[in-house]
Amino acid sequence: MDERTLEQIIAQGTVDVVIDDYGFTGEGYVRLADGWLSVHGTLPGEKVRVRVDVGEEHGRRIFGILEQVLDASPERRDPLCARDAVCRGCQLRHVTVNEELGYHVRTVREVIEKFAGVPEDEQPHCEIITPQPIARGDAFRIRSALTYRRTDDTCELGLNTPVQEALVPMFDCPALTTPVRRLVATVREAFMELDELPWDEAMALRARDEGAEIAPAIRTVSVASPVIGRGFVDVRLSEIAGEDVLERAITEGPVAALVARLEEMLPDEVGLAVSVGERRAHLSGPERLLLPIAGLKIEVGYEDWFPATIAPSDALYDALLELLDLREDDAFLDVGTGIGTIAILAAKRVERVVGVDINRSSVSTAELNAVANEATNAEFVVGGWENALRKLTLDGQRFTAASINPMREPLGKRALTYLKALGVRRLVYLGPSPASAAKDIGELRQMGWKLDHLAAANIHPATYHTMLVARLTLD
Ligand SMILES: C[S@@+](CC[C@H](N)C(=O)[O-])C[C@H]1O[C@@H](n2cnc3c(N)ncnc32)[C@H](O)[C@@H]1O
Repeated sequence: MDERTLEQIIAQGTVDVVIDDYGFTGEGYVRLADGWLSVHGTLPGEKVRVRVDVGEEHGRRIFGILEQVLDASPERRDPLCARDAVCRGCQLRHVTVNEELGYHVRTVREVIEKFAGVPEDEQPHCEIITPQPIARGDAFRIRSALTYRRTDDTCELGLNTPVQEALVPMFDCPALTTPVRRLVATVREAFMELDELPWDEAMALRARDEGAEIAPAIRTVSVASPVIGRGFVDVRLSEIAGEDVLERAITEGPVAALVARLEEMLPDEVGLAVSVGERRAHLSGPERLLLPIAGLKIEVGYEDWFPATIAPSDALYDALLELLDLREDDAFLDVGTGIGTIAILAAKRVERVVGVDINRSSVSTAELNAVANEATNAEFVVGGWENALRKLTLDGQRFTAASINPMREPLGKRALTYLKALGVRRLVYLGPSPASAAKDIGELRQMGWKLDHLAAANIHPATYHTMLVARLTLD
């Protein structure tokens, strides 16, 4: 706690403060008399010098920029990254692994108290799920989306940061695995060799404001590669260049020159596509990417969600199976099945499985993956949470155990009500947004479900992202 007001702090320009605690995105913060000062890259208990005159303001919270650590926490470590101070893509790279794991456990415990209504002293023990062993400096990410920006005579590809104007280059990013770093480097080289650079989105917006004709412009380049020589490159165009932008981009002009160069440079087993919104032109290489997930043969298409890390996700799947404790006579429901990984893992242990997902393309992928992995007792249903679960209920289907793995939104009370009607009595919730997951868990508790196990999965090491894992049972 600092007795000064926001106004007094801002007037000083640079201030020395002692950090109170972590905020929601891994930043440190100090409580002020009438607001908060948040500072990325700081740890609780540290005395730091902070520039506040350049910071962003969000209501009564201001973000300052760390100038100097005056009194370091014993949990501070070398981030092993030259750009950590400006990038902020990894919010916890500067802390010890133990501190990082403690951060995730605290996040889970706090949201369960706040949103699920279970006081911390009444919660089950919260375990940590993480790849073993893990050390600071390990790289895990197998995919990255690079923002494209053009200047007069050159271009940048990298990550937007809150701290500096320039994009942070990713070809040597320590969070990315070697295969994906290599692919990023190849993409960058292809851009650098062009005689004429493609437009970026800012150029297209300027042309639109001036009433000029808009050329195809690149927004981002998405790159994924689980092993060297295999991967995806997806050049994503700005939607403001009109209906026919995809056709124009791949037949003429600088984007066409870029993809021609990429076709020459990319290894044979790297797929290349150009896309805009939901539309995509696949140009070369495979249309599906084989991922070594959970000991299965899992293939994904460009449209599918797939894990950004392998070893941490494998640790999560192992823990999930242990928590589910599946039996041969179980009927299992996989809610948010995506590419079908959990459904297929469960299918090998139970009588039958149904996977549910709103993404039609992922459900097709899940069906192919089930065949490739001989999961003949798994079937899949396309639909939103509520509709799909209602349909299964009306069909008279019955299950004994389930998993729920949504994106960042909660399922909500109406969808969750169907679980009981479907006969489910054992449930594991994997929540990539801890607060949303805790809201759903609060709803389930109101319906009589008991929270009997909690865990925090560290599936994006060195970042603030926590996967909340909870097991619930119904008598
Ligand atoms: C985190 S991914 C699931 C990952 C999958 N369980 C796995 O282990 O690979 C979340 C899934 O929820 C699906 N989803 C998002 N909103 C949905 C909704 N309203 N109804 C049904 N599925 C939805 C997405 O299509 C996505 O496949």
